[in-house]
Amino acid sequence: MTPAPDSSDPTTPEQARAVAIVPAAGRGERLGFGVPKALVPVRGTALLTHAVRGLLDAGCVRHVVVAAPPTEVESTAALLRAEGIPADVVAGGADRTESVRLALRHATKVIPDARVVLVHDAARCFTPAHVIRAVVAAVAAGAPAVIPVLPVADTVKQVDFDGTVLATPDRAALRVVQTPQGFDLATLTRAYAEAGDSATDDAGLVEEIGVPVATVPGHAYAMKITTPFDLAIAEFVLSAGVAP
Ligand SMILES: Nc1ccn([C@@H]2O[C@H](COP(=O)(O)OP(=O)(O)OP(=O)(O)O)[C@@H](O)[C@H]2O)c(=O)n1
Ligand SMILES: C[C@](O)(CO)[C@H](O)COP(=O)(O)O
Repeated sequence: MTPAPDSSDPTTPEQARAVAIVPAAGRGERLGFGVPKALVPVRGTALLTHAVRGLLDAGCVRHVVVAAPPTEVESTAALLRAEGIPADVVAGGADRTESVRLALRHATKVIPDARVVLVHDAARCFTPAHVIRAVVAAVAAGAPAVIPVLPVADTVKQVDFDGTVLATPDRAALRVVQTPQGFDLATLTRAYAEAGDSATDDAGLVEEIGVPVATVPGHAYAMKITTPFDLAIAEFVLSAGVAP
């Protein structure tokens, strides 16, 4: 028997589809190509294009806002237009947090009734659709914040500033964190308004305001392309036809 719809839930299916923010304003210094990393191609297509297409193809994203380097807003919009990819492009900021803040401000203006917001690195452009869908589904089901994670394979040491080992944390309790990270829009907006200035991920700001963050399984293909070695792996994954 099909359960009766919960009439106390004001979320329409359209509201439950996510708005995605894609911070893509980084300089890619560790990659070292001399151009913004999001515009670097993998097999002829920019990382950003792969990333936005992946979000839209997952079928649970209704609007995308990209934060581009301030000098590349027009060229980034033109790139996505030429690929037939619908997305708003805004100028990013000095660090990732600031880029997300600016894109979030735009998203709340253009889609004020959105309930779920994703924040996804352009640099994690081969994240499988099932990971994106799992994050959106968990937020739509009521979790205020959800992040994809992987277990840690290596032993991890905490070190002093001079490199001396201080401790060996139990790796069973550690996770590597990926994107997209998903949030109830009201929660992320409050975190950006109330938490400290910066964090290395968006969930970090949500943790600061005392809201619980849930996890779902991530995937190796959601790796962040940071160095030339990572780019070579991404090329291989795509050329071998094993990318999702
Ligand atoms: N001012 C910034 C810095 C980073 N990012 C984005 O945040 C994501 C994760 O950052 P990272 O992989 O570290 O990219 P870069 O900052 O470009 O790398 P680097 O530190 O090597 O310059 C990327 O999609 C990047 O474009 C951003 O939108 N705005
Ligand atoms: C958000 C992130 O990708 C989660 O792992 C990561 O923290 C970004 O860090 P970066 O130093 O800005 O690449």
